[in-house]
Amino acid sequence: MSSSLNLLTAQCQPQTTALSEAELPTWLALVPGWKPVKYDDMPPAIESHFAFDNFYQTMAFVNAVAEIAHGQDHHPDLIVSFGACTLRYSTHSAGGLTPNDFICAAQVSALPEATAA
Ligand SMILES: C[C@H](O)[C@H](O)[C@H]1CNC2=NC(N)=NC(=O)C2=N1
Repeated sequence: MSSSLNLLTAQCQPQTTALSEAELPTWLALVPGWKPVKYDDMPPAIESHFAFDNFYQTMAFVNAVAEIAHGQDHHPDLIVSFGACTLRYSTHSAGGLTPNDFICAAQVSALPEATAA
C-alpha cells in the first residue's frame, strides 16, 4: 500500500488502524529525517527536529505546520524554542502510528519554510 501512496498529495483518513512493527521500516524509509520514538505521554510516534536562524523563521514554520494540521485534521505535538522546533506525530485514536502520521511528516518536510535555516 505504501508504495502506491503519494504522501505529498495524500489526504489523511479519519478511520485508520495502527501499523505493525513489521510495516514501520517501509514507511520510515519514505520520510528521511524522521525517527521512531516512544514517550510515556503519547502512543509510539515519529519525531523530527528543524533548526532556524531566529524566532520569526521558527514561527513561520510553525504556522505552515498548523495549516497542514488544519487541512489534514491531524495534529502534531510541538516543542517550539527560539531557533528550533521539534515535531512528533502519532495517531491518538489508533494508539500508534498510522499512514496519517507519515503523510503529515512528508508534507512538513516538503515545506519551503522547513529549509529556511
Ligand atoms: C475528530 C478529529 O478528527 C480527531 O480528534 C482527530 C484530530 N487530530 C488528530 N491528530 C492526531 N495526531 N491524532 C488523532 O487521532 C487525531 N484525531
